[in-house]
Amino acid sequence: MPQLTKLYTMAEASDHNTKDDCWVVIDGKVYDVSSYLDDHPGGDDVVLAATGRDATEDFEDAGHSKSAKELMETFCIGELDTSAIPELEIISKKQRRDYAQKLVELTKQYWVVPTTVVGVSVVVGFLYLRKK
Ligand code: HEM
Repeated sequence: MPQLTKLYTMAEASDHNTKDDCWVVIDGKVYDVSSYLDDHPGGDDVVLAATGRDATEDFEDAGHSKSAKELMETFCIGELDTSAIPELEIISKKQRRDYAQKLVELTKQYWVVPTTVVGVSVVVGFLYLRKK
């Protein structure tokens, strides 16, 4: 039977950032290390500081042994849902377009107002001079 992998977004993983409830994201996988924090040879503070973001670089920089990596797999609870990331990019690109559109509209507005004022002044001035 195929094994279904549970997917978590980075936002979901970020919610688990305390001593009693601690998840880390390493190399696209999500690990619940809550039960291991007290036993971690590097201390609990370094692991807690690595929550809420991709901790792959920190984990690699610590130079973990093969046995540490094997132990790590026993804490794996799922994988990072990367489909949420491009979606965020699409939204931000759309938002950027919206801001550009608003800027164009504002520029148009600010052109229309002074141009109208100047136009009306010219017409009034012209009529006034003709009357004289
Ligand atoms: C599932 C997650 C983790 C497991 C199972 C784990 C396990 C271990 C183990 C067994 C060691 C002893 C040395 C070794 O055998 O390599 C160690 C050391 C260390 N770990 Fe982790 N670790 C994890 C996550 C992290 C994270 C996210 C950091 C973040 C920076 C980190 C930082 C360190 C450091 C700095 C040491 C070195 C301690 C020293 O040499 O004094 N570990 N870890």
